[in-house]
Amino acid sequence: MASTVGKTITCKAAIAWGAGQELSYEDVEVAPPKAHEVRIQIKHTGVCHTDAYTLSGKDPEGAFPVILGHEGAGIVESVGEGVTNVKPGDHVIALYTPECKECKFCKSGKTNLCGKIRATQGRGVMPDGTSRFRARGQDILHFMGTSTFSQYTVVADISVVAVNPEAPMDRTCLLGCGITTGYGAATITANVEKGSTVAIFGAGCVGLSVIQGAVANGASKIIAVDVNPSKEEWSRKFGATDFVNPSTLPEGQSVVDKLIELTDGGCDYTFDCTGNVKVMRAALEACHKGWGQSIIIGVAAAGQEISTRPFMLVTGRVWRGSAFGGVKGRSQLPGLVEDYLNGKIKVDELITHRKKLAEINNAFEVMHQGDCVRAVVDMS
Ligand SMILES: NC(=O)C1=CN([C@@H]2O[C@H](COP(=O)(O)OP(=O)(O)OC[C@H]3O[C@@H](n4cnc5c(N)ncnc54)[C@H](OP(=O)(O)O)[C@@H]3O)[C@@H](O)[C@H]2O)C=CC1
Ligand SMILES: N[C@@H](CCC(=O)N[C@@H](CSC=O)C(=O)NCC(=O)O)C(=O)O
Ligand SMILES: [Zn+2]
Ligand SMILES: [Zn+2]
Repeated sequence: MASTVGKTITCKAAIAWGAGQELSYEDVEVAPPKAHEVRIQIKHTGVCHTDAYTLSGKDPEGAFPVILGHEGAGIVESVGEGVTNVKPGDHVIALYTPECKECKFCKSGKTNLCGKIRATQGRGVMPDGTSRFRARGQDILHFMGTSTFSQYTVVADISVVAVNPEAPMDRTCLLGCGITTGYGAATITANVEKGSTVAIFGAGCVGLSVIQGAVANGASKIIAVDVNPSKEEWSRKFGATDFVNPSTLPEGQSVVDKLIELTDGGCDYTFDCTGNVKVMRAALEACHKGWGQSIIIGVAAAGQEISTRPFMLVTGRVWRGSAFGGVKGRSQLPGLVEDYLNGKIKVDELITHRKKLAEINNAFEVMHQGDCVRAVVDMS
């Protein structure tokens, strides 16, 4: 086959031309990578609720036309000048949380957020301020620095990590967001201590992965909270010891009351995996006085705000947040792939649906049905 290196590649992508519209399966031209950029042939991608959130128009950073997708695995096709961390042929996972290892954030030792390209990433362009995608004669924006809903994508070199080529990409793509986010939130952001009591609000891909992390860290009581009764079986399969459905509690008993009752005064750790600001408040208020920590993972729509009585914080509860589970992608994601291969992290079990790229709108539809945990899209 003729080499594509240095040439524009025309391939298929799912383009979001406007908020609230279906994605359009069509040709896109993908320019070669410039200096410190990497062109990846995406093999598989997950569809995350954050893609749906941006497509809905509720994301203040959302801009169109754009190629969404941020949960992807693929093979490096070519690299631009100065790229040393990956090479053509490497099996990689795209990182929407990059890691430059040089900026104030990366060097702080306090966060996995990286400041190097956040501004351009948020505007949907590459670090030089331009796009590598064109369709219908116009530039198409990038998304979260990854745009995995294209058969080929271009990312910054700090937004990609090589992983064990033995790992199946139709599964490890999910380590690009949902699973890593939940597992890392429990094991890194909160670093749940052995014997802790933990409540997880929202037992989707993220919440179930928080449960996995709580199990790995030796939590003694793991309470899943979800309005969908079918999530009880899911939660218990991943290691939850208890399940609470807020909509079936006796009249007069709130979910906060129930969790306080189950944990002798409140949870050591709670996690919001719903994106609902009312749930975030309940998660905070279900924490134990004096030390309980509540970690916000869910993404809330533009204009939404959280609130509680300041007294809740004065009396020692802590409100925190977690992006990509606090995981530093280039340093730590290859290890999580190994943990998956060694059976320490469940990935396959979270895949409920498989779709072709041309069927991606159906993947978005099923995502809103209660029986979908994750849909994986085959990009071939
Ligand atoms: N911070 C980060 O880095 C990341 C954040 N996210 C965000 O995390 C959130 C969770 O993602 P994901 O797991 O994929 O989402 P899912 O929709 O699969 O899971 C959420 C679960 O919460 C349930 N739920 C909805 N409302 C309530 C409620 N009031 N009380 C309890 N449970 C409720 C849903 O039930 P039902 O199905 O019936 O609606 C569903 O089972 C999203 O907001 C997503 O955008 C995702 C990845 C990374
Ligand atoms: N653009 C949104 C915020 C969206 C958001 O919070 N993204 C998460 C990842 S969600 C993945 O599925 C994140 O990592 N945030 C950190 C960041 O720097 O974006 C908005 O403006 O509200
Ligand atoms: Zn995501
Ligand atoms: Zn950095």
